[in-house]
Amino acid sequence: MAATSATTFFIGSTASTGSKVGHMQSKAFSIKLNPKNHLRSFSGLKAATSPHASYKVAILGAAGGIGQPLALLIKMSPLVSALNLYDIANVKGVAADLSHCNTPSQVADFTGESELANCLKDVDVVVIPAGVPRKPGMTRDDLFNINANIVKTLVEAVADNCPDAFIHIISNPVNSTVPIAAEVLKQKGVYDPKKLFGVTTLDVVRANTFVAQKKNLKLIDVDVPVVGGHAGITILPLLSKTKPSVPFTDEEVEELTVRIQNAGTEVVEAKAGAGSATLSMAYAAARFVESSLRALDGDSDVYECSYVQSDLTELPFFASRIKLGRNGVEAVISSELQGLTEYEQKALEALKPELKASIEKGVAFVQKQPVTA
Ligand SMILES: NC(=O)c1ccc[n+]([C@@H]2O[C@H](COP(=O)([O-])OP(=O)(O)OC[C@H]3O[C@@H](n4cnc5c(N)ncnc54)[C@H](O)[C@@H]3O)[C@@H](O)[C@H]2O)c1
Ligand SMILES: O=C(O)C[C@H](O)C(=O)O
Repeated sequence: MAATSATTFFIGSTASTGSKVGHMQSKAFSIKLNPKNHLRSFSGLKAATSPHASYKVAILGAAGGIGQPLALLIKMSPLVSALNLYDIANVKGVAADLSHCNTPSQVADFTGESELANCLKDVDVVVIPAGVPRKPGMTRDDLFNINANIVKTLVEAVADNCPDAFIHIISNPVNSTVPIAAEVLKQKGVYDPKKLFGVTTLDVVRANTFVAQKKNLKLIDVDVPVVGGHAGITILPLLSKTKPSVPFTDEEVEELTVRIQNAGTEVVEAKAGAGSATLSMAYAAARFVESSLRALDGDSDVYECSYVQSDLTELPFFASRIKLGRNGVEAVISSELQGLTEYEQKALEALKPELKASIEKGVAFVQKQPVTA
């Protein structure tokens, strides 16, 4: 399993890191981060001078509520040499703004379908937050009619232009959009299940935050696996597998599980019609991008939870902890589904019918409207 030891990373330009890169003029300081639990984009000046720091990332839907802060966080990654921003809305201003940050990557903007192929050329990681967000009273599945087609069209372009890239799907309903993407890639003859990911990192980020608050734990140490899918009861935090090991009362399990499952709705309601989670989502997505880049860069100790093709259960797609490597999913970790509590086991069985229906809905959508050759 993953090493849990903390590692020291440096923020800021400092003589003690030996870095000559003048990213920030602030006084140097160091922090302890557990690389499994935290985004470290802000911290890798050492890596910025590495000869491997040359990955190309594309964001499709880059002018949106998630796209913009996500682009900023990725712009700060020392592992990225090129950041391509695509949207049907005006993304030129976002790119011009970001391009003034004195971090290594070159930012380029692409607008309209005619520029999508250029945006995707030679890209290593494609992140897709394109689509509409929820308003109060809606479920994620209510977004299917609009977002299914957006994801289908964009993934067709990915299949045509960068079929070897890691594909990170953020657009909801993730439980269906990932099967849609898989079906498109299959029909295009380029499906590599190891490289298609539903981004469920926000569920883990939330679980870690809420558990640390509830149990008065040092946030940096907390790691809660979240399995299943990304909607309502399909989001299943495995509190019994929390690290560090900590006892929960039945009431705490119920309260935390429901809060983690409803956290997206909590934000949708607080935003009162102005969209869903964007900033925390950008943070979570940037963490998943950074983990993917570390894996591509040969780091052998990269673990995240993600919604991927899986044989852990009878369902073809399932979120669980995975090990990431140069070729994508190196292993789907099964151990955390063993020895579940009765509450977790019941919740696992209860989520399966909904997740199965969402998967089938996504697959049927593409089968009814086959991709263009
Ligand atoms: N996976 C998760 O945990 C998670 C978390 C939060 C939000 N989401 C989902 O992410 C999606 C985006 O949310 P947001 O708040 O950024 O929405 P938003 O409306 O602010 O931004 C979406 C962007 O997508 C663009 N877009 C629409 N169609 C496009 C197309 N065909 N090609 C390229 N760009 C296109 C829009 O122009 C817009 O800039 C929503 O579906 C939301 O439900 C997922
Ligand atoms: O809740 C939403 O609609 C957005 C996202 O899936 C979330 O979990 O915040």
